Amino acid sequence: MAPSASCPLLQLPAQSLNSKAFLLRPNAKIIAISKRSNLTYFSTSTPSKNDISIHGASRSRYVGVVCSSKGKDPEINEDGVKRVEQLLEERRQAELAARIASGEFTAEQSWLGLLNLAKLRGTLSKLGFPGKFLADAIAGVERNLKIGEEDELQIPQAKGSAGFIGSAPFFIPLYELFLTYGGLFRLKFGPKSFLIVSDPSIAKRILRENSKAYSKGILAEILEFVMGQGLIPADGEVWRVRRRAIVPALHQKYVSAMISLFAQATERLCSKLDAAAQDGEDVEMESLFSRLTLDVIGKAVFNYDFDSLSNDTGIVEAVYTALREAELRSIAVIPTWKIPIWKDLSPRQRKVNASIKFINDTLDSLIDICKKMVESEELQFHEEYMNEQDPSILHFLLASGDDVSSKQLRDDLMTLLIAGHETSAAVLTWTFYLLSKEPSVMLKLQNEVDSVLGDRLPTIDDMKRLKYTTRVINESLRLYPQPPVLIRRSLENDVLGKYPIKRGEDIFISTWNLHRSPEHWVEPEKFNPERWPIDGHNPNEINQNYSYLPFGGGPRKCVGDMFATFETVVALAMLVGRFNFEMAIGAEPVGMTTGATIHTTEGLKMTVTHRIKAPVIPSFENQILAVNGNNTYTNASSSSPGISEVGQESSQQDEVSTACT
Ligand code: HEM
Repeated sequence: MAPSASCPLLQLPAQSLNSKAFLLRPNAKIIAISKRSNLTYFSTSTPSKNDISIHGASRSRYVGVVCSSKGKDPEINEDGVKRVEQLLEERRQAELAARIASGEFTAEQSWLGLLNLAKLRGTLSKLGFPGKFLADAIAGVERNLKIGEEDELQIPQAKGSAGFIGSAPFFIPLYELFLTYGGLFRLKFGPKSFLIVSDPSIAKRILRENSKAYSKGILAEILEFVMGQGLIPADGEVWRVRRRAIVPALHQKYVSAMISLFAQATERLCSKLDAAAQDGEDVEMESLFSRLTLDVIGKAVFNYDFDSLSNDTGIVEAVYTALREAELRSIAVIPTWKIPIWKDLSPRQRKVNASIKFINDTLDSLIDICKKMVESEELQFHEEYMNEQDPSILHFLLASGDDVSSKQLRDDLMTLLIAGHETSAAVLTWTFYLLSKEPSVMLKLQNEVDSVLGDRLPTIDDMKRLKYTTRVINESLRLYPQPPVLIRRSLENDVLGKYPIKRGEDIFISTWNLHRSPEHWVEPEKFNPERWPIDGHNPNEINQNYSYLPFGGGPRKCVGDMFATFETVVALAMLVGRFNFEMAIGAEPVGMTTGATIHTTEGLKMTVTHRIKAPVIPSFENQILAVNGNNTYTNASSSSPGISEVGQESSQQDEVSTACT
């Protein structure tokens, strides 16, 4: 998901950040530090275009303009200094627009209330601000003017500070504040404010009971460049129509067929780990999980084999560039990518644009190939339709006669790709981290895998037998929810708990806080899969009354919940069945950082050894029917049980109907 790709630090006013580290080339010297703007400009005698780099939106959230002072560069020309000035001016404009949009100027309501916004727009326009900036900036002012009235005083209020944004990921201080201020509080950063929700009944109100009164807010703004009007950022009618088209594609037969795909992809990873174990080399598991889940989702969504475990160029690089950009934008202080000229000048933006174009072209050709396949089929479309050669979601959508523009279809595919990639990778990463700290849980898990699977590959029937494995995933998702915060904006006035709130509030529902609340969990910090009864229902937001919502809830609940649960269960079972995993000796302590999901700061370096038992040589016979020219898989488990029997209390049917009412 990305967050759902999402970090609420977006649009915090620049002045609330502290600047203390910059990427500085040798010999560069500081010519100006603007405390007000928190921008630091480093000097150059004769800069070249290659020497200029803007470091905004970095993980460490520092902003700086760096120019080299090394002698003459072959690329330097007479216009060099002029270009620097132009860039700095653009920068200044962007910064000011962002500060206006962030509501910085709403702090002094007394004078701002007197402002004529139309006049302000006219004046700024004369000063050369582009129209799009103005629209955003004025909208920001308007939004902030509407907030901050009498109801605001009633909601407990916390004040953010530079220290608050220090080095810990943002959801950690939010947890501390939750323990102090309770399940609903307002977090103020200067004039900007956010409502932080950590109370299950309020989360339920927003996500389910009154979901129509809330939109995706800033999340939609961040993700627009890569997901367009895809399901995650879309709101209103577009979302309703696309959800109705996409949910049926993830039917029971499809998800069952995916088990073989999960196993095949995990087997490729096992081969890599075999080699590492043999050579005694440590492995960085986070990036391997990212590749595993990219391979899975490419095949599952549009029948494309990224083969990213062995291939790192071309389309794989383009996808990673787009993903990284989405994450960088989600934590950006200043939206530099909104500056029209910046798109053409900044090497990063040029690379992003080229990558998006490359991905779009690839998707277009995959859509074409699939269309031809569908046209040549003797099609009998029905509810559980699935093409054996190409069971992908794209094939289902085209076969269903879905009347959709190719741009919308691309947005949908891209959204599914991103939503289903980083989330599952993060779940696997943190599960292995947690297991490395609890050897007794690992032992119990391996015992279950040995007795259920032995040396064979998992099938759909095993999903209901791998009970403890599923509980390990459930518990990992409790401690490390992906994403740790869900973002919404109120579209109308509402009442949350006992507090009235106004239209236009930016809201963060902290799943991290909900999942670790001392009010709802015994020993909330403990990794304890046993807290979930082994023969009980699979825990979800409904049976846990919104104190546990790993896949969200209400009409916008994740469409890939079962897919993801089975994917992670299959990968976990196969890996721990074959290997032992320990933290690598001398590895950095594992820290957290946020993008769309929770990442490690330095990767997850582990030592992998073969378990002392005969190595598993899996046989795909009878499980993967055909690997034809397209390398596609189907599941032979024709007598699969209903997925709902697997203990997954499916809420998808429920969500489809809720979503479409
Ligand atoms: C363990 C892996 C996953 C986790 C933890 C996860 C989590 C979530 C969460 C929490 C949401 C709700 C976001 C919100 O309310 O703002 C969501 C939405 C979504 N997820 Fe997942 N997800 C996972 C895997 C997947 C996969 C594999 C797919 C696709 C095959 C997928 C597709 C989506 C889509 C399309 C949405 C948006 C639904 C809508 O707004 O109608 N997710 N996911």
